[in-house]
Amino acid sequence: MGNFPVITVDGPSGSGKGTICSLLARELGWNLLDSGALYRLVALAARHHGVALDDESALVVLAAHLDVQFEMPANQNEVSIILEGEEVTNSLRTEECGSDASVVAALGPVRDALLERQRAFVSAPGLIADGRDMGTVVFPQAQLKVYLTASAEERANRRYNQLINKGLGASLQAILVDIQARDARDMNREVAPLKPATDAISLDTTKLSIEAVLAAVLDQARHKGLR
Ligand SMILES: Nc1ncnc2c1ncn2[C@@H]1O[C@H](COP(=O)(O)OP(=O)(O)OP(=O)(O)O)[C@@H](O)[C@H]1O
Ligand SMILES: Nc1ccn([C@H]2C[C@H](O)[C@@H](COP(=O)(O)O)O2)c(=O)n1
Repeated sequence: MGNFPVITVDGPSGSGKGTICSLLARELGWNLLDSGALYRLVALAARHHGVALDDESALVVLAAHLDVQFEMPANQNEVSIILEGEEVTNSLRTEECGSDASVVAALGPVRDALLERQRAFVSAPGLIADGRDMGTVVFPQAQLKVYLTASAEERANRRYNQLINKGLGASLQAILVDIQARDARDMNREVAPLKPATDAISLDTTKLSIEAVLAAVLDQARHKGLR
């Protein structure tokens, strides 16, 4: 893992990991790993190549040879993701892609194929790692481990508002059902299930604002001498 510090942020879909990790990375000036994007990329590459989501050996080949670039276009503050030469930033964020990612992520050999790629993100001055198994499997030596939760209803509401604000149609009930199915798959799989590391700090964000969650995590970082 090198000698650079790592802060891991794990939790279920919609708990606020991506939001908090981006803010933390900006506040601390550290690098960011969105590990969910890697699983989403494998799922998208499978669709592009007509590979079934249960074809383990073909999925492992896709995961091991992902041809992806993360680019930061001038005058923009969001990373563009290019898969096999095609801009896929928006397709990656769909609910369908998230659900497919959760299916391929249950396969141990696919997870193994992505392990070193994730660890290679550690670089100066430090890394904020967003995912499901960052604190338990990928970075067990991380200096600070955070586990974010929120009720499924609150997470569904957040996702619903996010889609409506983007001008996209959405059904709150369908989102809640999808979130519950994703939780069950991510928490109950045999390999690297979603759970807090034994040394993680858990934060229930159901009734906390984004600012309050960020302040609580920064407080922990300060406590550990990371800022
Ligand atoms: N504490 C909070 N209070 C209210 N809204 C929040 C809070 N945290 C995040 N949100 C909003 O909830 C939505 C989902 O957040 P985010 O994408 O960060 O979740 P996530 O855990 O990364 O989900 P996923 O794992 O599916 O990518 C966003 O619209 C975000 O602005
Ligand atoms: N470290 C990770 C990150 C993600 N996954 C799987 C499980 C999620 O449902 C799916 C999409 O993740 P998201 O982009 O919504 O954070 O990918 C995982 O198993 N391990």
